[in-house]
Amino acid sequence: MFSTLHKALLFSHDKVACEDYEPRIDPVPFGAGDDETIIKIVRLIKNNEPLGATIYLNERTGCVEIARVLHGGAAYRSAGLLNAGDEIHEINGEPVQGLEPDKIVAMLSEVSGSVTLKLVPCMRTNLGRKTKLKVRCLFSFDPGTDEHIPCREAGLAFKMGDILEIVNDEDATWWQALKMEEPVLATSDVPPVPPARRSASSATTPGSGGTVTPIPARLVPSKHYQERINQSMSLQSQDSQTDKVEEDHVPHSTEWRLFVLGENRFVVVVVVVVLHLVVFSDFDTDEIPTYEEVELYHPKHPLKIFRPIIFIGPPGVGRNELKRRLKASNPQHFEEVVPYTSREKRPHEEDGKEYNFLSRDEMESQIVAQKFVEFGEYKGNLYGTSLESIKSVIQKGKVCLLAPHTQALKFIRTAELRPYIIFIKAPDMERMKFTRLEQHARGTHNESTPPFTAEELRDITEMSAKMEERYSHLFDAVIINDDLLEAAGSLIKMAAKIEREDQWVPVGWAY
Ligand SMILES: Nc1ncnc2c1ncn2[C@@H]1O[C@H](COP(=O)(O)OP(=O)(O)OP(=O)(O)O)[C@@H](O)[C@H]1O
Repeated sequence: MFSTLHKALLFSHDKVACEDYEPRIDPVPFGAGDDETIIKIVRLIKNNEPLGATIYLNERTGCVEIARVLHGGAAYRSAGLLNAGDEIHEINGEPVQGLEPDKIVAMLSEVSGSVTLKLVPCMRTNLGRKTKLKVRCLFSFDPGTDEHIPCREAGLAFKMGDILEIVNDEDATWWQALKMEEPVLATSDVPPVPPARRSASSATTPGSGGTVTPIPARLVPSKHYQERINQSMSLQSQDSQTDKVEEDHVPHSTEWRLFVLGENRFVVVVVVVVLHLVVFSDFDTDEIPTYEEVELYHPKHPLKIFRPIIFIGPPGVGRNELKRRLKASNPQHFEEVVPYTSREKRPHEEDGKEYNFLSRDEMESQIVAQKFVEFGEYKGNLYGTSLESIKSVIQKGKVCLLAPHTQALKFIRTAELRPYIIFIKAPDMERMKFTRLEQHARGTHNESTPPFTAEELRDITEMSAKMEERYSHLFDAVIINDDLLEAAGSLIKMAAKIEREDQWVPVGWAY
């Protein structure tokens, strides 16, 4: 049986439930003719969240327009109240026709409380192609130093190796993206393993008791645009470069022209939105290679197929030393690839143990048949590593260890092998001398090689820097081989994590 209190409660509930709390949109005014323009009036009330939109001056029409609505931001969540292509005609009753976007940004930031915008809405129906592309950045980008970005404040800074989620790739030159996690390319010895499937499009606000606030997407150069920038950079000596880049930005005015012609009716729509007026102004753009599409790889494979670990670095930096130490940490689990050679077998050697022995003719025909990921000649004999031997180690359920030449990466970095590539980096020259000279370290190609000279060590550090600059987009991790024990310890921990934690891999590599 209901008490009076219960009844009162239910009555109140029903009453509240019957009310309409949506923003009230006035009906089309009586007598609106077919030749009148649609006007939208949007009232914004400041809070602490950025608006998440950019504006620009359409030089053809002389109107300031909303250039972009950033995915996930306040304007985006206003469910269509502000759209890309909307023309801004008045701010708090003041006409803004012909004003520079900077001036409008200043007007908006001076306003306190609320502001009313009179807009001519964009009639475009297909607003913003959305995508969920995950990419690894193969270059670094800093909107603060980029002179062509349409809006610096809306730019997303990233480093080579960062993973981005591209949420809108509609624009030919600027995509909208969210950062997925910390850089994959670690410059320390910590493996850059991503957190398992964290959503990039939302985050828990500190102190908000667990409520989730969407993070607005930000602008990053599109793949196409970045490729053009790279081409321009390589043609820098030729004067045409600047013109090319400028050309890329002309689309702005033409792009929007299609959508502002509008329809011929007059409608006044009054809506109230709670938004903060950090409106970004528009400028225009520049920067290197681009993005690689990635997906999450979960290493727990039932058949125990492990990613091979590939050691890349300048000769003499310690790739083989570290490889040996990793193998020694668990000889049953790690296995080095047995190379092929055309040299004579020595009495103490066993075929298939130190080397696989082949005649020179056999080896040459296998090289021609592209069976080797790398090969070379030393003292008149051929040496090489075959793709089949790498695969046979993987199929045995062992972790294959290999320290090839960098050129071999193009044969090894495939969906079939799924290698985890570690760059063994030289420390600075002072540490290089301290660690190597004391240990009488020497190149291992020949036992009679004398210890490294200071000059050879300098060559190693210089080559290390050059390799890193040239190939770092291919590395999954970096280990600085300073103190040998520490470097080996980091490597062993890293190898364990590779088997345990999810990793970003090029798309098509995951099972
Ligand atoms: N961190 C280190 N501190 C001191 N000595 C080191 C360190 N790392 C490697 N070495 C020594 O440096 C020498 C060269 O190392 P290693 O043979 O592993 O180089 P590599 O990169 O494999 O080059 P290569 O292919 O020419 O052999 C060896 O004597 C090795 O013991």
